[in-house]
Amino acid sequence: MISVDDALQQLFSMVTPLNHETVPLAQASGRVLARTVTAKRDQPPFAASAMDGYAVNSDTVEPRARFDVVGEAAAGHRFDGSVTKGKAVRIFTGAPLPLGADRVIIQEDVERDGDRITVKDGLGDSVNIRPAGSDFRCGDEIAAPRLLRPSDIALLASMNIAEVSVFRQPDIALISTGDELVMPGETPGPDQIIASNTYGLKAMLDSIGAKARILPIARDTVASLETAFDLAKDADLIVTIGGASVGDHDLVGDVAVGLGMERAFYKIAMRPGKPLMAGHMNGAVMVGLPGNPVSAMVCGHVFLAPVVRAMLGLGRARTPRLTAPLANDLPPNGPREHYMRAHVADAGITAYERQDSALLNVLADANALLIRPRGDGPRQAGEIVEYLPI
Ligand SMILES: Nc1nc2c(c(=O)[nH]1)N[C@H]1C(S)=C(S)[C@@H](COP(=O)(O)OP(=O)(O)OC[C@H]3O[C@@H](n4cnc5c(N)ncnc54)[C@H](O)[C@@H]3O)O[C@H]1N2
Ligand code: MOO
Repeated sequence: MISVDDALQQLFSMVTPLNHETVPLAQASGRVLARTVTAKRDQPPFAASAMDGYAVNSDTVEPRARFDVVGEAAAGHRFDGSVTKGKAVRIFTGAPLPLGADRVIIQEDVERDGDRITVKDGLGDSVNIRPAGSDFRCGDEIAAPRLLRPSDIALLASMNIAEVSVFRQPDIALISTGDELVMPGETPGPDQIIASNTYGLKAMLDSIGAKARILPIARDTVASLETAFDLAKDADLIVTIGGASVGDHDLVGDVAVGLGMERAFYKIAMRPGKPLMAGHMNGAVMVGLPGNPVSAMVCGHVFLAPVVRAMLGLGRARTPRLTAPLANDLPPNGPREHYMRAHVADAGITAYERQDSALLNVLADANALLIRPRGDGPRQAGEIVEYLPI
């Protein structure tokens, strides 16, 4: 059995970043920028008022100083003249600063009487001006690759970028396999359960930028599995769930190999997730996940998510790990790297009592996968351990 790290490196070696495509800015959130973008203008393009008040020349500003109000500057409408000694221009937030002015006195700091203002005592020293280019300058760059967040979209819009080049989203086909499965909403027979893994994985993979599609459930027959693989043939990544172990009805590996899959590995030293398989399959990458619901989701976090990020041009890195002190003692670990369902809080990290890989309720309660290295000895409360936030 190969290690989790070896399996992940092998998966990384099977994928390359996908092609680029151009999308309108309004559809770019959550996508990965593929080409560096350059600002097309300064922001603000002119020195602008940061407050509602009066634009003046600071040489003449002192408590009780008086000014004649000679005009107005509003956002989108500059004052065409200039501000001279003893004169002020009524100004609003975002308006271009008039020539000759270098300070805005906020309206709370003046008394106004007709077209005259008098500066109150206790004036602060803020000039209330946003210099031209103080946010960004023409030519400033947003470097690719970058996962675009809502704040990036706002910045790009401000730079007058209407469309961006992004990495194509990986098309991922998710295939549940098993005679016992029906889709959520269907009526299960007495020996049947509801397919959950494809739904959990689609939610996970879509949330990190993939486009996952749930294919019809494949039954435990060669013909049904072949049909499912045929439906998946245009995908970048084909993910099967279940039928990966050693039982008489575990046909996924054999059928995939029969259809041209070149197996890179099968079985890894991981708990849960032991019967994981992967290989190239007719231009796509095929990953066969174990059927136990928690095993499939844990393999999603540990393998599928980093592979998707690599396809999106974000580099080949395992999911970042955090550390926390153990809240309780732990017994020694076995020969497989163990991803224990756990909960992190201020007091430290606590592994759940029940670690059966069928228990989705425990997984849903967990906010961490506590990582026990292969052959790790017993650990005491207070020792620092690694975990994956989930
Ligand atoms: N003799 C051995 N038996 C098993 C071994 C072993 O080494 N020797 N390994 C165990 C481990 S570890 C795992 S993990 C499972 C994996 O088995 P399969 O990948 O073949 O999965 P299935 O048998 O098809 O299903 C297992 C379990 O999960 C349920 N399942 C499957 N697909 C779904 C789905 N899409 N949604 C919800 N639940 C699903 C299925 O009904 C079974 O209960 O093998 C152990 N056995
Ligand atoms: O490896 Mo299995 O995935 O332990 O449940």
